[in-house]
Amino acid sequence: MVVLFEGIDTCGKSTQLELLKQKHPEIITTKEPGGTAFGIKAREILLESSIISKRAELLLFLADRAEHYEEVVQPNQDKLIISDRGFISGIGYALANGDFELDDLIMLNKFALQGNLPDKVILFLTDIQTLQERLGGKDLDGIEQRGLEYLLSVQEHMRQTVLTLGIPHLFIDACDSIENIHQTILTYLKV
Ligand SMILES: Nc1ncnc2c1ncn2[C@@H]1O[C@H](COP(=O)(O)OP(=O)(O)OP(=O)(O)O)[C@@H](O)[C@H]1O
Ligand SMILES: Cc1cn([C@H]2C[C@H](O)[C@@H](COP(=O)(O)O)O2)c(=O)[nH]c1=O
Repeated sequence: MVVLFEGIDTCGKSTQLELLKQKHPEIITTKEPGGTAFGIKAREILLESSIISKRAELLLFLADRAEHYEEVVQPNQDKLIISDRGFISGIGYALANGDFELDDLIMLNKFALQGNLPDKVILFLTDIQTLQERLGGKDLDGIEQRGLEYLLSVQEHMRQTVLTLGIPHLFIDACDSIENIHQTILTYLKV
């Protein structure tokens, strides 16, 4: 089973993935971008904000997704795989960047994933105050520097995309405590 942890920057995905991995080391945990050797290089380019063309940015995220699918997801289909981000981020951030149609983005992402969408999505939803506080506590990369309004619009596109595609999902209140969220995820995943 493939599960995506999704949500905008600082909503708590990595914290929860780490907690889950501690309790269940048998789970295959991975991330996009950065779950493969190619992805580590792509991530550096994507986050340093040197790409001017939003199409080039989209295509590099898609290349990373295709490589990640073949290298990490496909060989582990029989296990529980949880990825810190995936194609819901791919669509949410691209829609917030403008100039793209949802149908085109779905088609491109299905192409990258060889038609195999994840089984479940856990989407963390935050609010402006929490986002501001948590972003304030870190050095911002090129994408985070696009600002609060941009990130909240990504979040809404992600929410709408999950609903439009009808993927089994859990919406998480990212402002809840770390422990409460952990318990909610354990219950949802039945692990
Ligand atoms: N439920 C929570 N309550 C309070 N603080 C939290 C909670 N979850 C995470 N944090 C803190 O918020 C910050 C961001 O968390 P984390 O790195 O897990 O987010 P993320 O979604 O993986 O971020 P990014 O996508 O930017 O890598 C960290 O300092 C973390 O300790
Ligand atoms: C997969 C994917 C990611 N992004 C953005 C989202 C974040 O700002 C960064 C990744 O950094 P993180 O520390 O792993 O959260 O990349 C995107 O714009 N498009 C995508 O497809």
